[in-house]
Amino acid sequence: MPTDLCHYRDRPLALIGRSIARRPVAHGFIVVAVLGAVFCSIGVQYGVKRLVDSLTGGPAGDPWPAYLLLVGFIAGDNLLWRAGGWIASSVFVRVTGDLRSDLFRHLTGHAPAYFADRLPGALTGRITAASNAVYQMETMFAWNVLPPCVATFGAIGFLASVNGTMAACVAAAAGLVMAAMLYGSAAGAPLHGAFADAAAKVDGEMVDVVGNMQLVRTFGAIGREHRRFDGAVADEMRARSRSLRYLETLRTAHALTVVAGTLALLAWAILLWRAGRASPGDVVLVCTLGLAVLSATRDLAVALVDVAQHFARLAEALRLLLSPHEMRDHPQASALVARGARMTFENVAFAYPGGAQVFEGFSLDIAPGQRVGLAGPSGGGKSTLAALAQRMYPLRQGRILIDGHDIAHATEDSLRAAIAFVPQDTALLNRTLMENIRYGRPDASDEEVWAAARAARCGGFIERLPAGLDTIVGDRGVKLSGGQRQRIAIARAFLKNAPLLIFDEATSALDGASEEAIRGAMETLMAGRTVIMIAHRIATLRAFDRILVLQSGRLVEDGAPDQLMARDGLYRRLVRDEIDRLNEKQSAA
Ligand SMILES: Nc1ncnc2c1ncn2[C@@H]1O[C@H](COP(=O)(O)OP(=O)(O)OP(=O)(O)O)[C@@H](O)[C@H]1O
Repeated sequence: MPTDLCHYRDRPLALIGRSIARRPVAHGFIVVAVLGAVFCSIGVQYGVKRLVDSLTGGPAGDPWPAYLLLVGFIAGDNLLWRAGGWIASSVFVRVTGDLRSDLFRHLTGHAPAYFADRLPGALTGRITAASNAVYQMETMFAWNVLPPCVATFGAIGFLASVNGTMAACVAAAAGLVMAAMLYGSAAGAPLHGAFADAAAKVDGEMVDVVGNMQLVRTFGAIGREHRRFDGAVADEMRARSRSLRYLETLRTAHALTVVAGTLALLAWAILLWRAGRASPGDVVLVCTLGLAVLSATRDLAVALVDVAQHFARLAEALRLLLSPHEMRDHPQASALVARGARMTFENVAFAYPGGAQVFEGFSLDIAPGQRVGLAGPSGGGKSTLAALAQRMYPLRQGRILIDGHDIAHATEDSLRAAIAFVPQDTALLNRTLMENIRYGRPDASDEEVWAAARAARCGGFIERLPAGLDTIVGDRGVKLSGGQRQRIAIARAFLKNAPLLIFDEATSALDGASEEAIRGAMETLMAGRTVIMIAHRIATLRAFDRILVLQSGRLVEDGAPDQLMARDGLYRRLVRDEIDRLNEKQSAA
């Protein structure tokens, strides 16, 4: 069974088949129970005919065999449905759970570029929609599609015992009605698909706004957001109404066909009875079975139409979620064993997907244990360089090596283990502080977590929190200050103990006192490791071994801070600008 879900991107039915194949016995039981139950419920009509015939056959007729047959069918009809229901209540739920987990695993394997282009809410909403759609389709198939199909064949079989021609006519009519309904359901797929798209868009908009409530409020944009949302909801309502009106048209056409068919069948049975070619029981059977067949095609039509809608939702979700991973491990990938962590960029060319070229023929060598600061104007490529060093995006050309190992040929896990990254905007999960710090090394003991927290100067504020390390930090860490969040990120890096450290201006949110407090901790953390630090405040880089000044993706200066200060270059201008800004601030204060 392929583990790569991409195979199923345009094959929703195959994906459902895969889920069924994982639990064949339980699914088999459900089908058998449903088939048995439907057979019994048709059999009930036949039992009634036998009873009517034995009761109208005169006092000599023995009604008890017919009675027993009828009771047997009634018991089977009721109990087999429930047996199927019990099994389904666990197996269908598991199928849904498996699918959710599989889709989540696939989603989290995508590279950052994938997430940059899509709304998080729309993605998570699609996982829920896809697993619900599969659940609904399994349920509908078991209770609403399979039964009417079997009922139709069973009823036609019983009808054949009364009149072969009549059975053939009913079979032909039922076949035609079903074919027409199937065709109609398939033809409506684009309408249902449009509704699925519009519904997913509404989900995405909701999550985007709720996740950015502070921004929305700060800019007094609540009214604007309401109007934008109303627009998305109006689109969804229009698409849904179109889809439902189409379904109603199909159902109405079906209802008219059923009325005409029933009238004709009944009249035919009465004529046969008057001609002495059918018993009263036969007329009853024709009435009940004919109606059963025609209403079975109605149930089937309704179910098929619903299934078509769920199918459209599933297909739409799979198309979005199951695109191939952009950054999968190379087939010959091997574990990277970083020792001193020398980092080398060889003739690197890179552009963001759909974006302009950021690097072209870029080369750089960072010696093991060297502390390198990245400086330069905004948009120069500092964050991009840090992202490429972590293999967040594929290169257009060239190689990036750690200790001589091309990172494109390193296993993802070994690469992540070699690098500790402290981002500018510290991401925290809505879990406890303990869990957030331990993210750096899941097997760390409580004592090690505490040691890392103290080393990053987090001890003081954590001890003042009512629940200490067990405090839940809130969505993205909203319950902590920016500086506290950054110190947690540094604690994480302490715990990870990787040979290569990448900081994206980790101290930008710290006030002077906090920065001083943490400087010593960072010194300890950096000792003996290769460090790349993106710094917008150049003062942070004073004690670094080497400064790289990036401008428009080019390395315009490279050297020790003192050397660069001695030159009349961009670095010196940036330092002077910073000093001027600080002086202006101080005189304004
Ligand atoms: N996800 C992205 N998709 C497309 N283009 C991007 C993306 N991220 C950055 N860029 C572009 O790449 C170029 C380099 O950006 P980068 O963020 O690396 O600069 P930077 O030097 O870190 O800037 P800053 O100092 O403002 O953080 C910029 O032109 C930017 O617009």
